[in-house]
Amino acid sequence: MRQGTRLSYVPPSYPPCVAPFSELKKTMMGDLLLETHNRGTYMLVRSLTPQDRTTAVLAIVEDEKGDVLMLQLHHQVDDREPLVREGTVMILKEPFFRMMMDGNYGLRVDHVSDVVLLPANDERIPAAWRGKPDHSGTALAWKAQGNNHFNRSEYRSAIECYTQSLAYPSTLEEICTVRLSRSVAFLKARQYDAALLDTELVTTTAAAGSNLADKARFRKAEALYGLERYRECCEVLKELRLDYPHNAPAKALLTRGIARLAEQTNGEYQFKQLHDDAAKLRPPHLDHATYIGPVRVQDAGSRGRGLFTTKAVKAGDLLFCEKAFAYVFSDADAGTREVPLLVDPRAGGTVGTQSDLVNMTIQKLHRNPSLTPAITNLHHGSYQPVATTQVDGQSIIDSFHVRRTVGINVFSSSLSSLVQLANPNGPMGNASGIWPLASYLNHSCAGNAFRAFIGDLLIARATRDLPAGTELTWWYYLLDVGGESEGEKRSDMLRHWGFECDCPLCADAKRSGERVARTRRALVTELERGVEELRRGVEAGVLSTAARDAVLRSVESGVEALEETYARPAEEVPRFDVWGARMDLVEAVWVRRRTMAAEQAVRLMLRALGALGYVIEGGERGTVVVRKWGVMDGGVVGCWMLLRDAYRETAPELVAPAEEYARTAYRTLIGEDETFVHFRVGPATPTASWSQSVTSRPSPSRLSGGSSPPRSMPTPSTPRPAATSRWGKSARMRSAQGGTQPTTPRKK
Ligand SMILES: C[S@@+](CC[C@H](N)C(=O)[O-])C[C@H]1O[C@@H](n2cnc3c(N)ncnc32)[C@H](O)[C@@H]1O
Repeated sequence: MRQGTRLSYVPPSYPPCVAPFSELKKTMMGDLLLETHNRGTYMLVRSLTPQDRTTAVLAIVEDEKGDVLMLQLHHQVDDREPLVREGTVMILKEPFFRMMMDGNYGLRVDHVSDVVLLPANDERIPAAWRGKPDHSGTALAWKAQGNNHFNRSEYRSAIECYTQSLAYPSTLEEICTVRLSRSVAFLKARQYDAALLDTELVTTTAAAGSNLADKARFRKAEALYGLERYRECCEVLKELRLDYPHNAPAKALLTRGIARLAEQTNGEYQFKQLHDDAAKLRPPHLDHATYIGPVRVQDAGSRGRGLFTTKAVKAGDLLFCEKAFAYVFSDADAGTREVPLLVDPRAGGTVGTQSDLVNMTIQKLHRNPSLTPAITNLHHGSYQPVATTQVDGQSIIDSFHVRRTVGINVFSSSLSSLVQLANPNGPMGNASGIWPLASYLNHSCAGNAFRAFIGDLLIARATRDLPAGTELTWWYYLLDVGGESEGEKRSDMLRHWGFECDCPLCADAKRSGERVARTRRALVTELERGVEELRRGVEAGVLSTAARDAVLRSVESGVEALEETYARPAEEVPRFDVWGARMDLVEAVWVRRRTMAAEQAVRLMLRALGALGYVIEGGERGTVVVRKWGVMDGGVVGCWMLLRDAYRETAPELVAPAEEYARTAYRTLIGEDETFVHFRVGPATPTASWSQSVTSRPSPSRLSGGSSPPRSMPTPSTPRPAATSRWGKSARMRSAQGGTQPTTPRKK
């Protein structure tokens, strides 16, 4: 295992406690049954140590009889304030007593609602554990303590003290003051639901027009912003601004709110600004809204639910832009950082960002119960979550449900699709995130939609013209189309999501069988050798024209032979290997050294696009019109740019349309075209670098954490270019472009 890995095991799933506290019976460590969730009981424990942090929060705790055990609290995030301090008293509901990895016995809590941290004056704390009786308990004293904690950024403790303060008799003005302070602490702790509630109570109870009511209106706007309810946020602020036209914070927040609203309603984004922010911010959690364009979730028959167009769209059109519900980023060059490795002996495991993502998702739901349906409505295979959503006023989050949901719906990504384009071999970081709307797209190896990323923003565009009512699909995982692992491996990976892909590519692979696959593999190997020979000869300038033409002819006939292995037209079954071989040829003899006539290069490229299913009218002179877009591949942008360059020599009237097609493909692959003007292609920019970078094909074995998992554990792949510098290879090597990643070999 690599140095700095934090290892932990996932136990078999078990439901959270849903019994009200009043129905639980107190138990002691000595009465616990081993490897058992001691149902119907609770235990009071006190921490003897400050917390330690591994994949869980660890502390040594005692019970009222003085027995001692190690406690592991899972699914917590690293807040500035420790969760457990020496002396913290907790209730553990239905305690799970088990043997830990180190062979010692311990207590394990997987559901955040199964542990209740008790405030110091909670009457359930036994007298022996209480400090000296505090006779100074007044609303004001608790408020002052709350303020002290707040000033030290200890928001959980501040909230607790303000809550205590509210339990004492006080004036209406004092109550409003404390509620307002508590709302700010809630905002800091990202508990927007609770912040909203407090601010609403103040705005309705404080004297209208009072300073408190006005401050509460501003905090309310902040809470609404945090909940991404931008319209309401702007309404509150507009009213506030009528009374306080010169209030700078209200003005600044309104400006941001209006920008978010424009994004949310019209899909108007400042993409360049987002790129700039992504370059600076770590993690790249950007300030932007979700835009839902002409799409809706509806029944997709045997595929469950799917996402469908609500009106006709054109290739490159924006379908939706989504802000991640939860997003974890780790810098690729932060090699010394401890990597969490979570091992689930039954289902495979996850490394790195994905296990942090599960924790982050759980914590966000725990802190904002109103957001729960966004996650719990997502596909979670055959997992049966508990039906109870609240007990004793506290929301119930089933961690295993969230883990399963994240496992099925997570996407991996890099800092941005543009960063990959610009620097395909540089460090780009690993990220994984949950984008709930994007999770409704089903898989197809020849999809009609494409996703790009800028930090935590996912941008989905159509890859071809689509009528209203079309189901949108993209690939989750695509392995070596036409290559060694075709068919078998691909369906193996997809089986993790619990289905067999029946897209045209998979259907064709099944239909044509292993013999044809073998023939294709042999032809591709032969072609690679031929193109390599040509490339070397051309580079070294040692090939005579006759020798070059001879190799060219033999490569060409190899490509023809490859074409002949396909029974269905390319429009129906795209031929990535043919596309790759033809573009390899263009690169070898035309891009680097112009040793081929531009007319011939044009013809080769048009045929290469044809192999991806493009139907192009004209293309040599006069007109070039894409009648039908083929499947999207990273090299398509470059191909159109090379066509543009070739047209400068052969058909100047086609330069502009070719560039426009390049722009459309760029927009689809990178998510925006504001940066298209900086895109360069040609001998100075090796074709392979951008062709691969745009497609961002990772090697399936690369993991976000950098460790090698057992073979049976598909985990988030880092979208990196394939190790090859060849078009053909790169075309075939396209796999999970930040694909939806499973954590278990059997998803359903
Ligand atoms: C990320 S979810 C997609 C949305 C899902 N269909 C739903 O109802 O929420 C992935 C799951 O959708 C189903 N699915 C996706 N693509 C499919 C396909 N091509 N054929 C059959 N089922 C598919 C599988 O059950 C898979 O585990």
